Formats: sequence, C-alpha cells, structure tokens
Amino acid sequence: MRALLTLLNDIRRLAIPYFRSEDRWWGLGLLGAVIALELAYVYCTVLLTRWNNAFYDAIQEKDFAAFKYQLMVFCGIAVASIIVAVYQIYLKQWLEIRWRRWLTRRYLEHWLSNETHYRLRLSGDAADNPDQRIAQDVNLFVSQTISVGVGLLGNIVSLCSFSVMLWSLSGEMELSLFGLDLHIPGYLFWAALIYAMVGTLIAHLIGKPLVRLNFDQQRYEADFRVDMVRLRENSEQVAMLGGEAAEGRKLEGRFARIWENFFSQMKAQKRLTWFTAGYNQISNVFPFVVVSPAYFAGTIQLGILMQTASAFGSVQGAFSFFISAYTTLAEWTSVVNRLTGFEAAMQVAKRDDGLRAFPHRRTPTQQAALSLAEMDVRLPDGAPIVSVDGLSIEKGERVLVTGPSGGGKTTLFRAIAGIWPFGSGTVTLPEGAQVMILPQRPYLPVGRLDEALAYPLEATRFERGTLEEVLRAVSLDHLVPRLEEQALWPHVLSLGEQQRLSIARALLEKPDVLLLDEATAALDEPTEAALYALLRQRLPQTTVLSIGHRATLNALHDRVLVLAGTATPRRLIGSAQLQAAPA
Ligand SMILES: Nc1ncnc2c1ncn2[C@@H]1O[C@H](COP(=O)(O)OP(=O)(O)OP(=O)(O)O)[C@@H](O)[C@H]1O
Repeated sequence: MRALLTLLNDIRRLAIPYFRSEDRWWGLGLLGAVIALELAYVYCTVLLTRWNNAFYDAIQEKDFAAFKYQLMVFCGIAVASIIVAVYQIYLKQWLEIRWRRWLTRRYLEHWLSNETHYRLRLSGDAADNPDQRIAQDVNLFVSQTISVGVGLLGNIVSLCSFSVMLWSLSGEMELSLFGLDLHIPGYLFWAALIYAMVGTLIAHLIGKPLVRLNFDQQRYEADFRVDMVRLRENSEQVAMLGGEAAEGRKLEGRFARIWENFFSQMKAQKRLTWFTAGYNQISNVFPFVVVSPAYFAGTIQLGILMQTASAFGSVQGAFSFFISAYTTLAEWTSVVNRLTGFEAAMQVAKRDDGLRAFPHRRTPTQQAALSLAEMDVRLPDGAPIVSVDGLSIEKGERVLVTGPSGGGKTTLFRAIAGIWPFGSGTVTLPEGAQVMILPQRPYLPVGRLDEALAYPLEATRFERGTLEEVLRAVSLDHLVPRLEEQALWPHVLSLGEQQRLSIARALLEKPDVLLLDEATAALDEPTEAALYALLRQRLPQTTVLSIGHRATLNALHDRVLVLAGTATPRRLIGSAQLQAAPA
C-alpha cells in the first residue's frame, strides 16, 4: 500500500508541472476533451447495454417491427461510438506529443545546465543511460500516464454506472441456492464485485515480479546499445588492435543479460497469462451462471438476462482493468521509477553541498589574469591529488605545467575551468573573463565543418572570410573548400589536423584564459612551435596555461610550473623553487 502511495506521489510530481507550465492551456484543453470523449464512450456502452434488453425482448417476442427499430437504434449508437473512438485517439496523441515535447525540453535543460551531464558521469551509476531516459522513458511515461489515467477514470465511471444498473436489476431476481430462496439486496453487484476483486488480487500477486524485470530489461537493452555505439565510434582503433573478438565477447556478455532477464520475464508473463487467459474465459460464462436461475425460473425475460450479462461483464471488465493492464502498469511503474531516479540524480549532481565546484570569484581588477588560492583538488572518492597554496598568473603570460603522468594536471585544469566539483579552493579571474580548455582529443560535433570550427558558437556568427582565414593560419588550407561539407569529422581528420582545428577555434573565440591540455601533442615540433608563435601573435592578451611533456615546450613559455612530490597530493610549484628545494 505504501509502495502504491509512493508511486502515485511520484506520478503526481512528474505529471503536474506540465499542467502548470506555459503550455497548460493546450494541455488542459486537450486533457479535458480526451476525458469528455472517454465519458461519452462509457455512455455509449451504457446505451448499448440497455439496448440489449429491448433487442433480445424483440427477438423473444418475434416482434419484427421492434427488431427493425432496434437495429436502427443500434446503428445510431454504433456511429456515435465510432466517432468518439476516432477523436479520442486523435486528441490523445495530440496531447501526448505536446506533453512529451515540453517534458523533453525540461529534461534536456536540466541535463545540459550546470554541467549536470558531466557531473552525472562523475557520480557513477546513479542514473544509467540518461539518453534512454530522455528519449524513451519520457515518451513511455507520457503515453502510459494518459492511457492509464484516462482508462482508470473511464473504468471508474463505467463501474459506477453499471453497478447502479446491476443493483437495480438484482431487485427483480431472487437467488435460490440448494433449494433455499435467498434475498440478498444487489446480489448481482456483489457477485461481480467479489469475482473481479479476487481476480485483481491474484493477478497482482502473480504479476508483481514483472515490475522489476521490465525495469532491468530496459536497462540491459540500453547498455547493449550503448556498447555498440561505442564500438562504432571507435571502430578504427578496434580494427587496428584486432579487438573484434574481445568486443564480441563483451557484447555477447551484454546480450546474455538481456537473454536471461527476458527468460525470467517470459516465465513471469506465462504465469500471469495462465491466470488471465483462464479468468477471461470464465468471465464469458460467469454472468450467465449467476443470472440463469432467475431466467429458468421464469422470473425474467431473455432481454433482462442479456442486459444483466452485459452489465455484469462491464462491471467485472472495469474491475479487471488492472488485470488486463497489468503489464502496462508494470512497465509504467518501471518508467516512473527510472524517471524519478534520474531527476533525483540530477538534483544531487546540481546540489552545492553534494558536489561543490571550485568557486570562481570574479574581480573587477585587471591585475592578475588568474589566481589560485588554497586549492585542494580531490578525486571523486575524496582522495587528495593536487594542492596549490597560491598562484598568480599575469595577463598574457604563458605558463607550462609539467609533472608525472597521472599526477593530476588535467584534473587541476578541470578545476580551474570550473567543471571539477571535488575539493576546495578559490579560482579568481577578472570580471567577465572567458576560460577555454582545449583537450588532447578535441570534440568535433557531427555535421558541417564550419560548425565544428566555430563550436560551441554558431558558425553564422562569423564571416566566411574569417573562418577561411583562421583555417589558413593553422595550415589547414586544404579544408577551406570543405567548410560546408557534412562528415564524421573525428573520423575523417587526423588527430594533428583536429588539434590544429581546435587552435583555430581559440583564434576565433579569443578567450581570456586558454588552457591547452596536451592540445598540440600530436604535432611535430616545428608545427607546434609555429602554433604557439601564432597564439602569441594573435592573442597577446590571452593568458595561456599548457600541459605538456616535451622539453621543447619550455622555450615556448615564460614560466614553468611543476607538480612535485612522489606522494599525493602533489604540490604545484615553480621550477625555480624546485631547483632550490627539490621535493
Ligand atoms: N573521473 C575520474 N574519476 C576517478 N579518477 C579520476 C578521474 N579523472 C582522473 N582520475 C584520476 O586522477 C589521476 C590524475 O589524472 P589526470 O588525468 O589529472 O592526470 P595527468 O597528470 O593529466 O596525467 P597525464 O599526464 O598522463 O595525462 C589519475 O590517477 C586518474 O586515474
């Protein structure tokens, strides 16, 4: 019971915001129309049940005129039902896509703001496959919430209408059991109620494991897909390393989980179907068994028998809505759980005390371009990795950061750029200063080359001449005619070309602080030197911090800082200090 209340509360939390959003009038209008049509549909069913009485009486009485008249009545009810059914589906889908668009935008905004997508990755497995949650779960949530919600309402209304009908029909019948004449008020209603409730309860107990199994299945499917996407993205490396067999084993392993879980799902589904199929068969005759004594005793006409059977079927059908919708409900529950888990993980990732980013203090002064104070950079598990007591770098200064591999240089850069949330300390920058970090392997979005060049700004912000000029400046003249071409650029360009393209990006964006994390490591030394000279010439006001291992880099910088020490955390100190007092 508590689980049900939690589920309902989660659904409310996920669903309500849309109906309070800027799109609420559309949402409420469509929802109102869908509900009205659902009620109209129930009303048509009530009319049809009543029609049974008149129609079968006409047959029993062999009254041909009444029979013909009832056929026309039937046509009227049938046409109305068809129109209602068509528009109900149409408007339901309309509501679905509007709601989904709103919810997808909301999740995308959350996911992309405050580097949440990155922090979620850092925080481990709290929310697996966010892409699946945004693409698939949002879709399922919306469609199932509408269909289950509206279905539930329709079934409650149907239950009430037919219960009243059954109750009044019960008054005309006496129940005789083992020769005893019993008078139980509304006995047909009670019979339907008990029959349906027992069925619902048993189905609930049998179908319970399906919730967990559906949840797991979605997750295993997504893991399998993600691994194949990764393989596709890295297919060249896999081919060069001859890693197909290893990849095959991994994918087989991933698929094995799908296979095993699917079998468990099949078994659980089979158990449930044994029950539901049997239950549905019995439902065909159960009402007749209950009502027939009165018919054979001559108390009621054929029309009443048929109307009662039909009303009985509707009451029991409304009750057993949960039985027939059990798998949908199970899937819906898993979707709701996944979305609530995703929301909670995003909240944690955003929360300041959970994952605190290094505060970026902005100062109006232009004295130091960048200063670090009492930086204590840590790993996600809390282990200290780099410490910087105090460091001040002047505007336009070029500083090289060196140190052992795995020493924490990249992590320090992440902290300076403001995306690394573990640790404490302050990064101070001039007011409005823009920081840009260029990694060793630049990110090139799939699409046109000019878009990849201007990323994350829009290519249209730059004149074509400007884009051509920066390409030429970094010796990528041969790419100038391909600026409008669409391609998988990370696969088409060599790593050195990609690195030159990202230097061209920096030339376009002119950041105040440029962090080069082995951003030229794939280039030959003369080209590397030429690019550093270019940066000095084109961006003289930009403060450049580089990470690099080559000795030739020393001459390209004004100062060298070293991550010193053998134990963690390593301290960042000037190389002069290092010579004076080796750590
Ligand atoms: N997201 C992460 N989760 C856990 N540990 C991490 C994460 N990122 C980095 N580390 C660990 O932090 C340590 C420092 O990594 P970092 O990439 O900062 O080193 P580096 O000095 O730049 O190394 P290299 O010179 O080899 O590029 C490594 O031991 C690495 O495993």
